[in-house]
Amino acid sequence: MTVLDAGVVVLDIEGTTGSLSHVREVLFPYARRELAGWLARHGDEPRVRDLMDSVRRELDRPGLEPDGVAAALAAWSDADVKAAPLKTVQGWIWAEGYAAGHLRGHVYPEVPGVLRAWRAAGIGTVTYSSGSAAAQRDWFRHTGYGDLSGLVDAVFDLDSAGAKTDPASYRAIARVTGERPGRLLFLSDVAAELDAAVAAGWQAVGVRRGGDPRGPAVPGHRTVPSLDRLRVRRPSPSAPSRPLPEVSSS
Ligand SMILES: CSCCC(=O)C(=O)COP(=O)(O)O
Ligand SMILES: [Mg+2]
Repeated sequence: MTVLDAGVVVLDIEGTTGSLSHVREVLFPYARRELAGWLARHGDEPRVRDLMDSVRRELDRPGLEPDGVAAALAAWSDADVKAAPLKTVQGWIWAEGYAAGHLRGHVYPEVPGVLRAWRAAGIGTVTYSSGSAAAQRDWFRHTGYGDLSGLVDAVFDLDSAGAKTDPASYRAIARVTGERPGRLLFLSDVAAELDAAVAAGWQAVGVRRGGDPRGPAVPGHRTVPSLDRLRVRRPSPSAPSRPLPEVSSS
């Protein structure tokens, strides 16, 4: 059992609270299949027109026709590019899939109990995923264990925090939570994300589920196989934070 003191736990989603294969083999292909038809049906909505403009800006191609925008989103999806406009439209498409009963958010069996235990102990629970904030809320709203979204205190995504491999994103999240960096704990299955959190002065622990083809440990990080192998204790308000490494505050 790994024991840590933290006021807020920040959770990655894919590979940490839920299965990598569910995201890659169910959610991504669902959005990819629906993408062209969905854009054609919803293309006149202001939110979709704004999204198309954000794709044009990202590509620096202001005159790109709607078909070209749809092709760019499809190409990002095929290459699993973590581009915010793709993540936003995937979330909109999944929302319809959840509402129609075609999709369900996958969480591992220990997750509901662990989230409840953290809530009871006064530990904040936040998610930070490349998936859009709306997609993250829907994921927890529609699990096989019922609606768990009420156990998540805040949600961060690429729009609100930035890229998950950039230490500045973790500094931005720390500022919003008001928690000192040393009292924040990030859990993820990806070493580069954990590295970025550590560079921002956070505590970080890897999560690698049994049978993961990448192996049982996240390179360079202490790793647990499930969230219930971690005991998180809330530090007293006066307890000193772990000393911060020398990082720029910009
Ligand atoms: C329900 S969130 C969908 C996950 C997603 O779109 C993704 O790209 C995975 O990102 P994560 O940061 O959760 O590993
Ligand atoms: Mg992940």
